[in-house]
Amino acid sequence: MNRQATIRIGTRDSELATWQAKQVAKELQELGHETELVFVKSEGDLDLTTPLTEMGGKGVFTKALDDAQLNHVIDIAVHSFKDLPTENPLPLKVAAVMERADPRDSLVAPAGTDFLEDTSYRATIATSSNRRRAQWLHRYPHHEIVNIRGNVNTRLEKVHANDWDGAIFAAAGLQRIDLGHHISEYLDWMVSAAAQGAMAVMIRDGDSKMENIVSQLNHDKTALCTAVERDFLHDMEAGCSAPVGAFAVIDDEELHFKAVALTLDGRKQYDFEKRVSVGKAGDLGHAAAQALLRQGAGKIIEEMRSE
Ligand SMILES: NCc1[nH]cc(CCC(=O)O)c1CC(=O)O
Repeated sequence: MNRQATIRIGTRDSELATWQAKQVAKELQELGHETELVFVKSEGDLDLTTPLTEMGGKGVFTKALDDAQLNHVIDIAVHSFKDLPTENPLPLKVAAVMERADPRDSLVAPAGTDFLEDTSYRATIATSSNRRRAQWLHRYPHHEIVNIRGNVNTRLEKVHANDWDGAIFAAAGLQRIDLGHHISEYLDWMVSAAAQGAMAVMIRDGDSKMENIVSQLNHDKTALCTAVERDFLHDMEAGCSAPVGAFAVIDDEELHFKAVALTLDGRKQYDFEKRVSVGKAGDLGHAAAQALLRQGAGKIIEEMRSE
């Protein structure tokens, strides 16, 4: 019998990205395939001084992997789904969304979280995400936000080396690489980024062989929830750097969707929340964006563009 060609899995080389790619490799191996990891460096990993919001935003973490895939250096690519732009002009597509891990944001506060109760204390919190900045300032207007760049490990080192009061991380990112014990508090009140905690596996358009294989890894509920979240993000014309959050979860046969859009300073917040039966959830992301845009949330996007 013909030996199947080894599936070359492209990934960024951070510890988190490597963990995620190994997880996909493991599931492919369980289906009987041989796999090989190919490490590709991204602009977003190499330049750690420019704030992400100034790096042209879209695709700073994905471009190098896209190129490797288009050039047939790799067969499939594993991405954190939240890092993928909602519009993709390239002949590449998501063939599987893996089951979501913990979707929450979390606070790492090396000296503890007592300061959160003290309304006269001007705490300093590190994050380079406008979504996290705006939601934090909405809740703690007397705090100051500072930028922090780097992969999860680098940011964790920085928060221990600086005298900031805390830094915000995706819980899944810390947990996946066994750093979950650094989490001081889960930020259940914060609406996470569209597709946070989910991984996407990309194939080349028309590669039906990879599509047949990879689509077996798709987790239907995660795929539906992240599709609703990304429809919302897309229709807000917001991009990954906008102060916009979106989170959907299915329990029983209902999909529960929450979305927020804020001004950068967190003063104004637009909210959307709705439960619908799973069968009727297809349009919910679009409907939520329409509702918030009708309330005037489009001003936020204008503000982003002029920054
Ligand atoms: N923005 C970078 C990024 N992309 C995905 C994750 C974590 C894993 C995930 O959310 O799926 C992170 C780190 C973070 O936000 O703290």
